[in-house]
Amino acid sequence: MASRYYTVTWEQLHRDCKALAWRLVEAGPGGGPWKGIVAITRGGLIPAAVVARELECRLIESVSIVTYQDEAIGRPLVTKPPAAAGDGAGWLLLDDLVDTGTTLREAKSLLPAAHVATVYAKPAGKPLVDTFVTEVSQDTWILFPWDTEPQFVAPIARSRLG
Ligand SMILES: O=P(O)(O)OC[C@H]1O[C@H](OP(=O)(O)OP(=O)(O)O)[C@H](O)[C@@H]1O
Ligand SMILES: O=c1[nH]c(=O)c2nc[nH]c2[nH]1
Ligand SMILES: [Mg+2]
Repeated sequence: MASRYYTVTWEQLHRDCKALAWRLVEAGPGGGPWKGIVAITRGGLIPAAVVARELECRLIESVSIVTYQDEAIGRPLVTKPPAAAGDGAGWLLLDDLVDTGTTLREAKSLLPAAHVATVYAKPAGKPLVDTFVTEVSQDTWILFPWDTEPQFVAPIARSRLG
């Protein structure tokens, strides 16, 4: 169980994905455009949509890797390999975050030449990423907007009564 949570709103995610796009816009092969984006589903799908819009990239591929059940890590399972990105040269491999690096290690074994980008990064997985935006500590669990919804919270005075 994580010892703290970092809540990301839709607005913040959009802003952070655009910040990632700024870092990637001139980093394509030879300074030119990327051949395409490989999204690691599911978490990479929404970041890929935002980054693709900003980079005017119309070619989106996916690789599906299942590593977690809720907050519990398991063995990474590739449920769909990337079909059309070769060894990844000239492609962006994009995910929402890197934590332990288990998912990215699996993805990089399929696309060793891809440029790896994530929106968020934790220290253990950071060395696997070429470009990211925000680092959070290893004991922080990032709460994404698609996993959460606003709900009632008791007033502070009431919660003090136990
Ligand atoms: O660096 P790691 O320790 O591998 O953790 C990061 C991965 O974990 C999450 O995926 P998850 O397995 O939960 O699947 P999902 O994207 O379908 O939600 C997240 O989207 C990353 O892909
Ligand atoms: O929603 C998530 N938040 C995280 O911090 C995380 N780490 C691995 N997988 C994760 N999924
Ligand atoms: Mg994922």
